[in-house]
Amino acid sequence: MTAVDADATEDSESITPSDFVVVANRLPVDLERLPDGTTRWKRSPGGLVTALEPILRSNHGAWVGWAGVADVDAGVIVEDDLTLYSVPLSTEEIADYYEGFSNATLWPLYHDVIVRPEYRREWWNVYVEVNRRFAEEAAKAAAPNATVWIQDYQLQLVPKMLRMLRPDLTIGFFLHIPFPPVELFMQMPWRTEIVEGLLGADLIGFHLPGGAQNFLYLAGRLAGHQTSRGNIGVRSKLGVVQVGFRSVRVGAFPISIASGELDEQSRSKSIRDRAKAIRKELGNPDKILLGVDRLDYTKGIDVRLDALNELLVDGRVDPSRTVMVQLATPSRERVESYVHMRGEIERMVSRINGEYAEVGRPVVHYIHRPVPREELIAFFVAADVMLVTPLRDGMNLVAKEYVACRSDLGGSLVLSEFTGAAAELRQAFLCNPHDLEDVKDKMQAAIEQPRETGRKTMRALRRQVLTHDVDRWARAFLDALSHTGAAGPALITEGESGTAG
Ligand SMILES: O=P(O)(O)OC[C@H]1O[C@H](O[C@H]2O[C@H](CO)[C@@H](O)[C@H](O)[C@H]2O)[C@H](O)[C@@H](O)[C@@H]1O
Ligand SMILES: Nc1ccn([C@@H]2O[C@H](COP(=O)(O)OP(=O)(O)O)[C@@H](O)[C@H]2O)c(=O)n1
Repeated sequence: MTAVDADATEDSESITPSDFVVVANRLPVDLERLPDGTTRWKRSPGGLVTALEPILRSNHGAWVGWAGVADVDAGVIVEDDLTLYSVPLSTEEIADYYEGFSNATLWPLYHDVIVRPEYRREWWNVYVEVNRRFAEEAAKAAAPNATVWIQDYQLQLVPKMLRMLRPDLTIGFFLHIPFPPVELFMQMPWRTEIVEGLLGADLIGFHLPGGAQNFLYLAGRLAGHQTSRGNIGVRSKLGVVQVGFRSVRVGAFPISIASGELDEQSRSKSIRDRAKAIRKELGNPDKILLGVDRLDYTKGIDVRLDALNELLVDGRVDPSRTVMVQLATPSRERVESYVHMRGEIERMVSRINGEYAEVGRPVVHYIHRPVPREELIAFFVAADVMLVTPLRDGMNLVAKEYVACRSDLGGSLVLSEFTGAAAELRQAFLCNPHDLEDVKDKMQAAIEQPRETGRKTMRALRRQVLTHDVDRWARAFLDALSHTGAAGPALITEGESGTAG
């Protein structure tokens, strides 16, 4: 393990522990190794970081996570409003815990087995070991009686491990990806250990009531605990699992974005100008279709490319007046299924361009690199049709971001029914990504939507997104958490002034 710039990091023993700690696989920033051997920090990919970073900063909390590179100990980094505790991972641990058990076992299993999950004992053993390390680091970061909020599928054993180390803590857990149907979860060789790991928390949150309900059933069936009956609601009607003398609550808390902030940013002159420039750079087509995703097989990038290809073949879309832009952030590039999918997508892009592009005028523009935030917002403002077509997605923040950026009431959203976002954004062009004809019909309808109907629809979508922001999500979860077991401190969420405690 190499240590990072000693001046920037501190020894964990000398740091005051925090009343509010988030534990997630990734820190909100990734350490990047440059070709000359030096390192610099950059924003981490994914919606989890987008959602949580502002809340934690406004609470002056601590964040425990991995710095995103192998064999580097970044130590503890104290910033003005946030303390970062890095959990170093070796190359072998990244292969077995992150690429292996997290992203080649749990990720496909929890996303409806789109790709076949691999069950390997050596991956599981390292997952247990790394979860223990995260629990130990969280135990160091947390002040007496602190609230600790553990995030996501990579860390499902941490709640139980942390409770054993620190019974004084109030522990919450939130799963950012779907919790699978019971029959699929039952494939997991270590299913009981996972359910018991999660039950170390006081409150377990899911995006949707269905996932919460699946978990509640399994807590009874696999761990033999008494569970409540009745349907779980959205931010209401929590389920309860009786674990000895402890009551563990289970609920649905759909995540969101900092919609007010994004709305404001998207109205700025610089973004508007950039959006116009993007349209011009694309040749001022009649319609710009946009996809924005991590390059992940769950996102259905192939689905929308297939649909576009057939619409062009059928003559239902005019290639001289339509352009598609696909922004794809590189993701999990050493996992076999991701390597394979990237090849497939790049083949599809070339095929469409080979058939329908003119010199200097591609039909599909494909960018396989992270795009700066401001540029991304300008793309949202510029796009006429946003294509969100996952085969399965826990929430999909991109759909909400697009809506938040359309204060002009322009644009339309094609949204897969298999995203968490579809439960809230009912007025979008909802489609079944497994039904290509349906995707084509919805894409064409979105392209041809009359202006007035589009404005009405966008107004309704915006009402939902602007009134249900990430603050409301965090507040709902943390309020429910503070009413479980040992009450934690009052926590503030983004937008509220004052300090935590
Ligand atoms: O850390 P990576 O392996 O690079 O992956 C990035 C993140 O992807 C996943 O995001 C999920 O969380 C979003 C916010 O709740 C949600 O909208 C989306 O549907 C999920 O896929 C993953 O869950 C995170 O842990 C990763 O950091
Ligand atoms: N090229 C891209 C793609 C996504 N993103 C951001 O990454 C986040 C993706 O969140 P998400 O909930 O839709 O999906 P996951 O990647 O978390 O599965 C959003 O905040 C996007 O704006 C980005 O910054 N650049």
